[in-house]
Amino acid sequence: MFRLPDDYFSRPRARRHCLPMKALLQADQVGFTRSGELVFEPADVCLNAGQALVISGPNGSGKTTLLRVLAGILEPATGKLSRSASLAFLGHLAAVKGDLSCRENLEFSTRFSGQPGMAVNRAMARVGLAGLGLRPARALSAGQKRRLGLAGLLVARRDIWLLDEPYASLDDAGGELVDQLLDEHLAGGGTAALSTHQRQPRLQTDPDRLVIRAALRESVR
Ligand SMILES: Nc1ncnc2c1ncn2[C@@H]1O[C@H](COP(=O)(O)OP(=O)(O)OP(=O)(O)O)[C@@H](O)[C@H]1O
Repeated sequence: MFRLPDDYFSRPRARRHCLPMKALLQADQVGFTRSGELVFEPADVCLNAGQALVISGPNGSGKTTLLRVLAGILEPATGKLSRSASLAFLGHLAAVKGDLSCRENLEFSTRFSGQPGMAVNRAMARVGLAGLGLRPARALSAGQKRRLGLAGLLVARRDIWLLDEPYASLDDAGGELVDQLLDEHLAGGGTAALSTHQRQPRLQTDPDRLVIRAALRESVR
């Protein structure tokens, strides 16, 4: 019979649901150093299917850095990271290639995905960019670039979404779109961690929360 781990109820809430057979991404006491100093206090993160984590904290506290560590872009200086599923990282500045058209950007994302997702035209319509397939990405507005980044999440299926400030530059409808996409992703067995300053996600399931505190000394920052 299934039994909760003995320390389950003494864990911080963000790790409560961290049941080893379900975790898609788990980080135990991960930290990152710059100039020999920890950027943020070592953090525990556990992402299970159907679960989201909201990372908050003041400017410069290390939210982006933590997300980049979780994505495997930066090497953690402390702790342990394990991942058992495919991952997409959507950075602060949407990683669109300006010289390619919107359609070409999405075709590029599809090509490098082991698991193709939504058709390009459908994804563009879903994020409110219908009819802009031939437009060079560099000509998009800031909000439209973010929407193109979101379309990238749809055309290439990944289980773990790491989203740095996904609401940035988006209007109210764009914010609702992010929430809807997150809800659908979680309902489909995916998981997500996101940082946000502005809008708090309004999801069908309450996300877990992690507050990041800077560990760098003022003089170093
Ligand atoms: N490439 C870099 N070289 C040196 N220091 C950096 C670099 N990138 C980030 N930092 C520093 O690391 C700290 C954490 O930065 P990070 O971008 O992770 O914070 P954040 O919480 O995401 O900030 P914000 O809320 O402003 O987006 C900051 O003090 C920042 O200046």
